[in-house]
Amino acid sequence: MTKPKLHTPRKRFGQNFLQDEAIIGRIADAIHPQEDQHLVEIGPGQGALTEALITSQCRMDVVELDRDLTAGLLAAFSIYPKFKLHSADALKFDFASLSSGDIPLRIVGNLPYNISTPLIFRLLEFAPLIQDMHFMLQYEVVQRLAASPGSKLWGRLGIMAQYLCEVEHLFDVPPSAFFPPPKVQSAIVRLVPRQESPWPHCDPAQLKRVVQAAFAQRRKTLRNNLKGILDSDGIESLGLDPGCRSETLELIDFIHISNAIDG
Ligand SMILES: C[S@@+](CC[C@H](N)C(=O)[O-])C[C@H]1O[C@@H](n2cnc3c(N)ncnc32)[C@H](O)[C@@H]1O
Repeated sequence: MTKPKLHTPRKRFGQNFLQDEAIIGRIADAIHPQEDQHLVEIGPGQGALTEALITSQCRMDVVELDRDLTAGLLAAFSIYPKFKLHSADALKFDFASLSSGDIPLRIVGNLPYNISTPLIFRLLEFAPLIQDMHFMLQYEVVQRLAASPGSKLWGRLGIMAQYLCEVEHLFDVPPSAFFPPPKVQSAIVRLVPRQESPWPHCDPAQLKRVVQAAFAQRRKTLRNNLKGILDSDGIESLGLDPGCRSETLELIDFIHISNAIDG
């Protein structure tokens, strides 16, 4: 295991640094970077994951918010000609600016847990430019991403992620793999944007609005949550029960609702 270095981890930046070499190796194996690929790491921190990936000689852009980590990252990785550090907030970062035409982006990161959900929603906006994404996340967020209809965890995040990507829960990571250890269990997830969608066409922005409304109050019926968007007759015409709860609906049902509103 690598020893924690001198930087004092900052809670407000969600800094839990990976220190378990075996876990770092498993993540790198799952990503398996190649020299002709373009990786983008969010939150490189002290470079634990960066180091395991960049030795493949891939192009590697890293986006780090904490400027106190800049000097250490540059000292460690400037020797790699295809390494570039962006001192920026990943929530506002224009990932399209990194895209160079035919080489899709491979996004990776042990994400700061306090912003992981908005960050994933933001990255989903860039899905057409992305080959795949591998993230370390709070275990529950991975469960949400991979959730199935009928589950309490089925909602906005899982529906939008599964509409745009194939989602695979790879493996779990205990708190002891980090310094300092987080209070929660973690897991690694792989998201692969769909080249050919198995779903009927729909506008993702409209789908997102529908799902947001449908889950606004979980205990309410679909009819109540969709008030002002689609009335009971409209819901019934899609073969759905207006008295049901949104968590019982399949992804395809939300697509039909979205398209009914479009029409
Ligand atoms: C959980 S740590 C992971 C650090 C390192 N990758 C590791 O595995 O040891 C999260 C990292 O994201 C950085 N970070 C936090 N908020 C960020 C943001 N909005 N944009 C970019 N980086 C951010 C933190 O400073 C920290 O380095």
